[in-house]
Amino acid sequence: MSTPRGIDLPRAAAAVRELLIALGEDPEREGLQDTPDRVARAYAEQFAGMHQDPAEALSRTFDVDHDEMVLVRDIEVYSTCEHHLVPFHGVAHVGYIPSKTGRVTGLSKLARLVDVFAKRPQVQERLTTQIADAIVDHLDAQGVIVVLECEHLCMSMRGVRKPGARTLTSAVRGQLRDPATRAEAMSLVMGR
Ligand SMILES: Nc1nc2c(ncn2[C@@H]2O[C@H](COP(=O)(O)OP(=O)(O)OP(=O)(O)O)[C@@H](O)[C@H]2O)c(=O)[nH]1
Ligand SMILES: [Zn+2]
Repeated sequence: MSTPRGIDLPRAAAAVRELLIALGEDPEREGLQDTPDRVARAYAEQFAGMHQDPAEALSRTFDVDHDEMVLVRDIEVYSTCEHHLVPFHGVAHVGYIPSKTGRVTGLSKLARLVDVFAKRPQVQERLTTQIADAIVDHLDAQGVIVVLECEHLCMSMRGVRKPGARTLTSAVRGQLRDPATRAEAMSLVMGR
């Protein structure tokens, strides 16, 4: 098995074993023997974005001479709430107005960028902001709009127990901050 970048798998596995003991479980029973190693590998995947560079996700650009909005809607997002370490999931809508030179990135790279930031311990507000700022910084975009709609399992399966409640967050940058343009972009993003 390859060692994921920046993650100490044996230490993570030892911590999971300790957690099982603290919860009153027997980590030696048959069903749990491989669990610490398995959870460590699963966490390495879940938090892989901590060791990835957003600039890399956006490094490939194309000169297509297009300087109007490009929008990818309904990008599936799985992230982890940093307060409870349980998932929040939903969709991201990412739109941008390319730089004046009309250089665009590959569409899949916007989804890769979402993953770089989603696969970290997060709050939804920061995740939304980081995606928008990276597009401004690395694509020199003239405008950006990012909207996330997520359900937080820490609100559904425990605590306040409100399954189905969805949290909307947005981040708008550059030309899209103008109120009329912003309203138009928001209606496109929300599919109305
Ligand atoms: N703003 C924000 N809050 C979040 C996010 N994810 C989880 N939370 C909230 O973080 C808060 C943590 O509150 P605490 O009172 O410290 O924790 P708690 O006692 O487990 O709270 P409850 O979830 O209400 O039981 C909760 O209100 C969560 O709903 C997020 O992405 N953004
Ligand atoms: Zn939470």
